[in-house]
Amino acid sequence: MSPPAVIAPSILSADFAELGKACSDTMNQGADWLHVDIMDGHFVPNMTFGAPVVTKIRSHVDRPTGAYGRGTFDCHMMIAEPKRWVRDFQKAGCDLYCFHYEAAVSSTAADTPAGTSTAKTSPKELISFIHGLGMQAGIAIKPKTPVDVLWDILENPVKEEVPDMVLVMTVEPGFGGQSFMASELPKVTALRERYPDLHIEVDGGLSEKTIDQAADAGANVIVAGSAVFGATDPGEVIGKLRDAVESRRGKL
Ligand SMILES: O=C(CO)[C@H](O)[C@H](O)COP(=O)(O)O
Ligand SMILES: [Fe+2]
Repeated sequence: MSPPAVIAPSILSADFAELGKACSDTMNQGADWLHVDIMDGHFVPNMTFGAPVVTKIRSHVDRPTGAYGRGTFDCHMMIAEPKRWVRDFQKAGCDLYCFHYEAAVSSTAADTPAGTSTAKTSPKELISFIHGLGMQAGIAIKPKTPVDVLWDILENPVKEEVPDMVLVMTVEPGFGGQSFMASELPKVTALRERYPDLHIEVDGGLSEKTIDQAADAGANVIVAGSAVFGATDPGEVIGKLRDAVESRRGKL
């Protein structure tokens, strides 16, 4: 059976002037995790915020009691130098550090803010580094990246180098409120067929209209920004998204 449904509202669509309250409100409305979009203006053509803001909003949500628990801060790192910021985000209270495959393989970032190394960042090394700091590790792929790049990373017998979650982007990363790309779902199906226990997250354009397709493909971690924060009853939307995923568990 696939892992339980996890609904992770993306605070990208929240009112940034009231971010702490938005985080606690969405948890009270039934969210499981908070999806925290970090954008640097390089990897994607948009900017959000960094570790100091995460430190501040972290205090508005109780820490999870275990891996993947309620209140997990799922940090989606849309940044060009994913290795550089691991320590800062761990200190800020990130629980799941999800970096982009594309950024890791093209990055020359060092593991310190001084950034003196020119060595390429291998995804396996980065996953191990994240685990070493006590966080869960996620790896994300953009729409143009084939899922095949992940097989070698997921097949690895070295447990600390294997990600806990794969994020399949269902929009081009950078902005909330875009249209869902159903063309990305075969990646989810292929991942679920090979890895029944893996956390598979989808992000971008998820709503009551698109959730059935994503759940049928096997996604269990559902990010929703505009659909939750734009709703008159966010709790009802969160419940419907969860029901759609839970009703398929065991059938996949
Ligand atoms: O990573 C993201 C954008 O790059 C966001 O998490 C995502 O777009 C959520 O917003 P929405 O549900 O409105 O599409
Ligand atoms: Fe995201």
